[in-house]
Amino acid sequence: MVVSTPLIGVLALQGDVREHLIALAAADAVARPVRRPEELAEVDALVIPGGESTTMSKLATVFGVLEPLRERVRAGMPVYGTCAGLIMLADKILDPRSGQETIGGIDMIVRRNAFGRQNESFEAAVDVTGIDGPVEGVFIRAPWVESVGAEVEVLAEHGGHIVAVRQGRALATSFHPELTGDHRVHALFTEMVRAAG
Ligand SMILES: NC(=O)CC[C@H](N)C(=O)O
Repeated sequence: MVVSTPLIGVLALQGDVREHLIALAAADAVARPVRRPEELAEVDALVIPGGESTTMSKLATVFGVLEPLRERVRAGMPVYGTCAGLIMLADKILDPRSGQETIGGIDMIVRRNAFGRQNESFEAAVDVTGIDGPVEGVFIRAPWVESVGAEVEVLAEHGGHIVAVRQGRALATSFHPELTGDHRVHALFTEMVRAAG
């Protein structure tokens, strides 16, 4: 059997793109930034970084990549969103800014900035289904998942709130594994991408 190395894009409109590129390379994927529809068409999977979901939503519209993103996710492209990226993958935001759009793909309702503002950022050990031993979760103005639909698997909770989920080929975390040097969540995603073939 030939095991090919998946090509994983990182949505590079805004946010901590570089850290994800490094984490993916460490998790044995080939990774590159994606901004335009032509670039999206070339990748097997996509990571949506942390940053600011309202800005990301605006830029996705400006770059003409929002609809193509929705189509690829609907068609089953593996996708992983961290923090603002989790918000972008939510079918519904509880407290959106006016005009804020998401890509959708995960049947969940999210609450932005749920864990508090920037100065209330924190780190916590989080047990994630499918990963041996706790992951150091970095939470920066992090959202939590308020509720999920029947198709969504909850992978982690913190303080009684859902912070990691998976629905089919879509994975999302409230926290930022790309900032810790621990690449196990990226390895989990890379495995999902390989399994999707
Ligand atoms: N670190 C982050 O990605 C913060 C997310 C930000 N609070 C938002 O609403 O998009």
